[in-house]
Amino acid sequence: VIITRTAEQLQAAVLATDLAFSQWGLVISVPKTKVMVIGPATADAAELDIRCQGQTLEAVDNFKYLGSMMASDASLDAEVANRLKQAGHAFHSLQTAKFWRDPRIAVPLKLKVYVTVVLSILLYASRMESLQPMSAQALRYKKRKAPSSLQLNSKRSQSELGKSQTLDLGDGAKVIYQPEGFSQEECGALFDQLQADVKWEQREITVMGRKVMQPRLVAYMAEHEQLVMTYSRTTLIPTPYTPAVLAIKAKLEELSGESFNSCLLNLYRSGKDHVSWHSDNEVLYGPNPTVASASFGAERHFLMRQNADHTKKHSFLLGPGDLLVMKGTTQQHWMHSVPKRARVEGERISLTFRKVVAPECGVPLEELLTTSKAAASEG
Ligand SMILES: O=C(O)CCC(=O)C(=O)O
Ligand SMILES: [Fe+2]
Repeated sequence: VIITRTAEQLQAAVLATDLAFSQWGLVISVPKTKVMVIGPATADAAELDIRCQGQTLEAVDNFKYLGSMMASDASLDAEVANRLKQAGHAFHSLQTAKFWRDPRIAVPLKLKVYVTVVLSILLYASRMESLQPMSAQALRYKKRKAPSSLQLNSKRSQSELGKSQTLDLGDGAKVIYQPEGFSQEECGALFDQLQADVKWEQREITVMGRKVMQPRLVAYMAEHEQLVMTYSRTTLIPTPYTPAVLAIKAKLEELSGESFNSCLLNLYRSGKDHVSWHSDNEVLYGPNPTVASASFGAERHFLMRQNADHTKKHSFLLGPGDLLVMKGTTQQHWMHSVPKRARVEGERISLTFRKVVAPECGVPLEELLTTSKAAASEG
């Protein structure tokens, strides 16, 4: 590519290049060589008469260079549209081959293939800051349909991902915190899958005798449907784990060294959504339950305070891929919350994994189904 500021400079450079090439026995292919004016044009490309080997070079508005579309108005719209199309083809060809749905293929492998095959096409050599707002918008829109995102411009390799640290809160209460347990690519893909595949609901709960709508959306998944969970007089019947949730569960089991059989998911639609001070000390988890969480999407503060002394506090700013495990006596001695943040506009999704050890302490599923059937026939 020869880039110059004026037509005269371009003509001179073309001639010089042609001359230098010919000394090596190389010939510039005139039909394959194009001229393009880029940026706020003071000259019309069609009026330019740039010559090479006695012939006028063709002037164009778009040019595909190393697979990337260059446009004469310097916008990336054509390139973004082209990328979306190609990444879409890649995604759908695997869909047609039933790759995404094949239960024999492990989820982490599917994610790797997704990152390698689909994202690499979408994001090849892309940098967020070089995009016009409209193009960035188009890519973000795509992100909702097939998992992808421009935040996915991986800044760190797997080996550079956050190291975990353990915080001793005293009295047998411990917190493990691992920033960026998932890479940015993985976070983008997981966030999209969680947004799309999970049946998010806003539930009515009873707080101090008053019925209120929960200030966030929730969903509940578990190993089997008997693991019903009841809290604040709302009952959640579990649905099966989705692939994304299973992948996150595996990561948190590795970090905590424990196994979980259920997951409560939260979707904070904006900074207005929150969770008030509470501890996850339901009887069905038994004494000293471990609660392990993963965060995706917008950054939010996760606060902890000691029951006996509210001035004893900890604060974690949880961003995409951050993992946090509360263990030991934490639920006995500490409360936690995700407070409102007026300025946060983005959505955040958190998954909190737990182990139900005493399902009999929850409401048995049969009872629940008969009550709801009875209620339905009465109404
Ligand atoms: O969103 C979070 O990180 C915390 C949610 C939480 O405390 C809960 O679901 O019990
Ligand atoms: Fe909690």
